Amino acid sequence: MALLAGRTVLLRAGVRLGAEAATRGGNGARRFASHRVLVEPDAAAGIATIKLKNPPVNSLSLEFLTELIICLEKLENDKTFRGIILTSDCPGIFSAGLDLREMCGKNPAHYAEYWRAVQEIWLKLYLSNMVLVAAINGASPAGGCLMALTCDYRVLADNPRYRIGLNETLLGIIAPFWFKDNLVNTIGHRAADRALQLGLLFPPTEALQVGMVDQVVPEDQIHSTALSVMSQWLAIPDHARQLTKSMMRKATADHLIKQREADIQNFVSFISKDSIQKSLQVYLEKLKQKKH
Ligand SMILES: CCCCCC/C=C/CC(=O)SCCNC(=O)CCNC(=O)[C@H](O)C(C)(C)COP(=O)(O)OP(=O)(O)OC[C@H]1O[C@@H](n2cnc3c(N)ncnc32)[C@H](O)[C@@H]1OP(=O)(O)O
Repeated sequence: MALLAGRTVLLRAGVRLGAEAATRGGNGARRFASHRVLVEPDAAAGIATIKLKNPPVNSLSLEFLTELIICLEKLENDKTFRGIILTSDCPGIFSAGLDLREMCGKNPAHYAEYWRAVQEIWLKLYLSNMVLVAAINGASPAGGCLMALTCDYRVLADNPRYRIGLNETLLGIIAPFWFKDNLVNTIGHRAADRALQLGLLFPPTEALQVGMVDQVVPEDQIHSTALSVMSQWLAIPDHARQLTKSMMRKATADHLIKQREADIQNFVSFISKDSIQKSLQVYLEKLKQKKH
């Protein structure tokens, strides 16, 4: 995948991205943004804040995932940055998870391309050399929760509507083994067993209790808390922290890396089943009707 600043790029995945905008931030640092991924760099501190902006609910469409992957690659390769704060620009929503429309009524080639992008974003985030702090400022079901789980530290805003969890079973689908592995590594086997089977979405107090998040803070303190956590983590020498992170995460990532193609085939055959398509359509319809 190539990124040509200021031009439209055609990606291997076949997704056309608009021109990248570059402006100067308040501290003189270069601020860059794709359509849906805003990056606010603080070069002096070595921190970039990524704001997800795919309204209304930051659902992870193929295009959105592709923009995010490119953005992470850029930051990972830029020695200026040692830490990322991952947050949302959509009020009240961190991310609604995978875009259900990418998994409904499409062909097997599309499902395969989509799932490869989902795997890729997980691997990029989970194996990042940088410190990743999730500032979860909204609801965070399923794939939204997964993105947060890849981070080194999670701060959740204290609002009972901001529930977080892997609720796949409620949709009649099954969290793949690498979602499960990431959850088990975070909250332990027994809590993950219960949470996954019941598709639990935890409000802040329970999310903290079970260990899904590390801290719950008033909403107006979420960014300052993320910054202060980041400075603690950045005080550790990079090489020592990075090698330790890799030691802790490599086996889990390798589990997927070794069977990426089989995992894609499994997803495509599962999601193509008539019964699964029907469940997803019913779920989407329910979401749409909720307002009326
Ligand atoms: C072996 C293979 C196994 C397969 C594994 C696949 C794993 C999947 C993981 C996933 O991530 S699946 C997605 C799961 N996500 C959810 O269940 C969240 C669903 N959404 C919500 O609960 C709510 O939308 C919200 C996030 C709590 C926000 O609520 P709010 O009231 O603010 O907004 P809504 O009115 O509900 O939604 C606005 C608008 O967005 C559409 N929408 C919501 N979520 C999604 C989504 N995930 N994908 C696509 N579209 C979504 C919703 O339908 C509304 O659309 P309109 O009616 O405005 O057209």
